[in-house]
This record gives sequence, C-alpha cells and structure tokens, in this order.
Amino acid sequence: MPEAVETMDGWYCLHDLRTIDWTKWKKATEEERQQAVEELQTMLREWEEVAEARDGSHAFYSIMGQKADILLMILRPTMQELSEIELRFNKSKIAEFTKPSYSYVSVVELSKYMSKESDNPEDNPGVRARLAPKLPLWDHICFYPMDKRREGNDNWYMLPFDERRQLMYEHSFTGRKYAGEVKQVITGSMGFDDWEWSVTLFAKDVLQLKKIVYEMRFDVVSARYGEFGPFYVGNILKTEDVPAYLAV
Ligand code: VOV
Repeated sequence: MPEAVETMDGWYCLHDLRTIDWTKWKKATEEERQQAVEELQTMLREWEEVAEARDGSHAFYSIMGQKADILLMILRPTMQELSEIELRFNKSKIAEFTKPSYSYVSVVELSKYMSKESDNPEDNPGVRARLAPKLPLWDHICFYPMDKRREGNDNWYMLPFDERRQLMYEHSFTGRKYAGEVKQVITGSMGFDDWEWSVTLFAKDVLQLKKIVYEMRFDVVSARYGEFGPFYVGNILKTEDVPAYLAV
C-alpha cells in the first residue's frame, strides 16, 4: 500500500469571494455608502493590526472578470477566528451590497516530501514561519483550487512514496526558478472543501502568474496528475484605495 506523506499544518485559511451589486450600491444614499466604506476600512485596519502583531494575516484584492469583484483571504490560528471574521463581514453594511460568489476553507500545508528522515522540520524556524505566513501583498494575486488525479493509470494516490517525492522535487525545481517573482501559499483542504488544495500565488508582475502556471503544466505532477478548478486573478486593493474603488 502506498504510504501517505506526513503534512505539517499551520494557520487556517478562508478565501471569501464576492460580487458587488453595483445597481443596489448606486441606489444607496451617500450616507449609507459612506458608512459602508468607513466600516470596511475599520475592519481592514483592525486586521492590519492583527497582522502587525503576527497573530494572523490577510489579503484584500479586486478580482478581474465576472466571477467575482473582491477577494478577502484570511489566515488565523484557529477556525473559530475565521468564523468570527466571516460573520463580522456578513453583518457589516458593505455585505448588504455584495453577493457570495465563491469561498474556500483550508489550512496552510507543508508536506515532508523534501525532508530527510532524521530531520524534524517543525524545529526549523523557517518552516514554522511558512506555516504562519505573512502574506506578501504584492500587486497581483492568483487563486485556484486543485486536485491530484485518481483515474485509471493516472492515480497519484497509488504511486509509491519515492516516485511522488521525485515528482515533487521536479515541481519544486520549476517553482524555484520564480524566486523573487512569485510567492506561493499552498493550503490543504481534504475534509474541509471540495478540492484537495488551494494555490494562492502573489506576483509583482501579473505576467509571471501566467508564466509559472504555464511552465508547471509541463511538470509531470501537473501534466499527468493535476486537475484544476476555477482561476481568480486580481489586483491589490489597499485600505486607503477602497473609497476610490467604491466611488460611484
Ligand atoms: C512559486 C514557486 C513554487 C515552489 C518553489 C513550490 C515548491 C513546492 C514544494 C517544495 C512542495 C513540497 C513541500 C511542501 O512545501 O509542501 C510543494 C507542494 C505543492 N505545490 Fe508547489 N511550489 C511552487 C508553486 C506551486 C504552484 C504554482 C502550484 C500549482 C500547480 C500548477 O500546476 O498549477 C503548486 C502546487 C503545489 C501543491 C498542490 C503542493 C502539495 C502537493 C502534495 O501532494 O502534497 N505549487 N511545492
């Protein structure tokens, strides 16, 4: 029987994607709109303080295309905290003008494919930092869920451990070429959501997102075993830029 890889799990993660009901927003009074914007900025500033204290991290982006308008990605040590944030957002004024378009629940995950048997990677401060990451907040984000295929001869879960490790090594080799250009946060979602992992990529140059995803299509682990959900791509929405984004 193939052996499961051990995972290290860190902060819990919620990707909350919404569309804005612009018609309703335009019909709201100036006062209502102002109240909604101020309350949203207050929430964002409070979460920035949490991030400063290294008790969590979050990313707020506007999304291109019709699948969603905004993405709030939140990381917290417990799922209860995620739930409180989701509830708080849902009860806020701005939520009255949004519709849910997609959400994803997961936990930051690192696997032990690359660690030596003698090592205890959890003792490594670099590993601990990656399990509780400070999201880079570069100009662009790309988020998508994915699975590893289980179909006929292309069944990731039937491959021997060493073969999977070799394929992951090749994957990491491709990834490392993008050091400084693309940062990845991989979260695991087995038992939590409809796909097995979520991939969140941050880039300063949006084109690097296309380049890395394209190049990885040729890694055996993606070419043969990767299955992908919807892709979301967007631009950073800084707290101070929220009024301009919502101005009508
Ligand atoms: C930005 C670069 C980059 C780099 C350096 C990188 C490296 C690594 C390493 C070293 C490891 C294994 C150890 C660990 O850290 O867990 C992983 C793990 C993983 N990755 Fe990755 N990945 C990158 C980027 C990167 C991308 C762009 C994708 C999407 C693939 C695509 O085709 O669209 C991805 C996926 C994953 C997944 C789903 C896993 C978990 C798989 C599992 O079976 O457990 N990843 N990844």
